[in-house]
Amino acid sequence: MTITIALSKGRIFEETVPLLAAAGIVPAEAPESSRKLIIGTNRPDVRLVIVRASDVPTYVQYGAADLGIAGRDVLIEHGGAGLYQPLDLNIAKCRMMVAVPEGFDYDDAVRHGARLKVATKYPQIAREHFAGKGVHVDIIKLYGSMELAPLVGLADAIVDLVSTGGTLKANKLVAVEHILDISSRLVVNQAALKLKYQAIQPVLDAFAGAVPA
Ligand SMILES: Nc1ncnc2c1ncn2[C@@H]1O[C@H](COP(=O)(O)OP(=O)(O)OP(=O)(O)O)[C@@H](O)[C@H]1O
Ligand SMILES: O=P(O)(O)OC[C@H]1O[C@H](OP(=O)(O)OP(=O)(O)O)[C@H](O)[C@@H]1O
Repeated sequence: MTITIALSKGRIFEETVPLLAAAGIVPAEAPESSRKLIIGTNRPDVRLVIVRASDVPTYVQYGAADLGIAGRDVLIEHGGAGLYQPLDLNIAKCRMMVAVPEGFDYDDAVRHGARLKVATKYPQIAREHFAGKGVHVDIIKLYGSMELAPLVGLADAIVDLVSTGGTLKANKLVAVEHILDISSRLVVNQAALKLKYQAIQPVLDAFAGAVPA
């Protein structure tokens, strides 16, 4: 019985390598240096598929992968249908924040009921956050480089991920609200968990035992 695990390149792959090792799984090659999208492992019954971070839940939802690792941000935007989410892996940690240009009086704009233009890759999270505060917003969907939007007049504010704060600082933006703490979670196809329980459960247990503090 083969287990297929969906991972994205970059930080999630790098931070998942030690978790895989705890389950006795060693990738045959690194996705950064290979153009292959299906990567074998030292275990003939385990393979990795390399997909965009935001596509991981979709592959697992439809059973094209049995397991996957995805950020809480991505999972909220996806909605989580068909996914069992047994474990917070405590990797790829960052914060979902509202940020504005230095000098922009955000509190004043909110207090006076201004209609804010908000650029983000995370419309679901942004919409819910501002609805909860009763702030009227126009959401502008972007796919990256959100920090640019307020600098060129596309938006008043952004909703984006912040880790070190270096990207905000480099673009003269400041964080004004913390929306959510983000980390990555293990997601499992609900049908696969039943049908392949004997193969999948030991991997889940090994991951659970190796979650970083
Ligand atoms: N600066 C960061 N520090 C720590 N974790 C982060 C950071 N930025 C993003 N993440 C987390 O890592 C996950 C993967 O991010 P990554 O940058 O690899 O993909 P992406 O570029 O956001 O996705 P896509 O390729 O679909 O556009 C995100 O969903 C988020 O949970
Ligand atoms: O606070 P910092 O440590 O500067 O990290 C924040 C940056 O990290 C993420 O981008 P990422 O590195 O994933 O780049 P990408 O969205 O272009 O892939 C996020 O979208 C921010 O731009």
